[in-house]
Amino acid sequence: MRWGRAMLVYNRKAGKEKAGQLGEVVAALAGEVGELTLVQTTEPGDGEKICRDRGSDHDLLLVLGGDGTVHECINGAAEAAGPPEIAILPGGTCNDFARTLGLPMQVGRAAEEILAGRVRDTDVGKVNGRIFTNFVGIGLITDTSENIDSDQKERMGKLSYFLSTLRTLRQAEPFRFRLTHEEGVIDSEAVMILVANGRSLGTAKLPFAGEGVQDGLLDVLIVREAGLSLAWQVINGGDLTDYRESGGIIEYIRTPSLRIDTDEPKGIDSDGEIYLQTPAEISVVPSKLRFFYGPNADTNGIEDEDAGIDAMPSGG
Ligand SMILES: Nc1ncnc2c1ncn2[C@@H]1O[C@H](COP(=O)(O)OP(=O)(O)OP(=O)(O)O)[C@@H](O)[C@H]1O
Repeated sequence: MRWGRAMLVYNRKAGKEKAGQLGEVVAALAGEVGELTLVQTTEPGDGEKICRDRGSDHDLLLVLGGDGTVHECINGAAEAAGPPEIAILPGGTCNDFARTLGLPMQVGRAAEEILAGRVRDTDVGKVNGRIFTNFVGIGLITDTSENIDSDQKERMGKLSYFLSTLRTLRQAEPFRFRLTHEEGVIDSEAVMILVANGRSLGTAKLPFAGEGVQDGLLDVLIVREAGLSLAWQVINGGDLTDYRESGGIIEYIRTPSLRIDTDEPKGIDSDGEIYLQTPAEISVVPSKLRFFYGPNADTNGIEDEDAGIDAMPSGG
């Protein structure tokens, strides 16, 4: 028996409910878990309470849901005294953090990967005292998350993020900011600032190299102007040399901590959830929690077949 007590936190409202997922998880773990407790979330915020109060009673925590559920559960688990090892099971729509961990996108297959035992110390980010696993965004990206129509998300899944982004691009207003990082201060205007810990956003692979969630650094993109093809590159990955040659439209820095001030308070998107406002104090918390990784973890965390959307226009 590898784990004495495991807890599976399940958000059945995440993603499109797929019959048989729970059975697949139990079948995968049956030989290795002594006691498995299933706890369903009943409302937003529930995952955080469950993981904070009960996380340390278990040596394995499984989170079956999407990025919003992961965000809640990780905020709870990070506060538990002696947090358990954590396995993400991609039951949501985008599942960006599961992609960063290189997990297969089928819940049953992701559960099987736990048995391979690729468990590693993993960085998380902190913004104004709250944990994020994947990203923090200000500007365009918050408009994007707010504009997602849930029916559309349900019907179209991962395409919805992109369509929604393209819609908000036409109305992107620049805002003034002051970004203070370990090596300097940037005082300027932007349409979007994106601070990434993970490597996937709206199912698309982010273009940063390095160890991602194990390098003790955050990747920061400052996008000064919106434009269809440029934004498409930012969101759909690409080569960062493009950005260095973008004539200052995009600036890229890596830093363990930063502060962002804006003239007016602006919404902060953390892992797709918008409940904080600027000023933003952001830092990486190196090796904070232990997560299970999938077989694609070393190819920058993304399964090629799931990495992007070939059919989208390149814009112009
Ligand atoms: N029982 C519940 N009823 C309604 N909402 C819930 C319940 N449990 C959790 N939630 C909320 O559901 C929201 C959406 O879940 P989640 O983000 O995990 O799925 P998703 O949006 O399909 O996936 P992704 O974020 O990966 O695209 C979360 O913000 C969470 O707070």
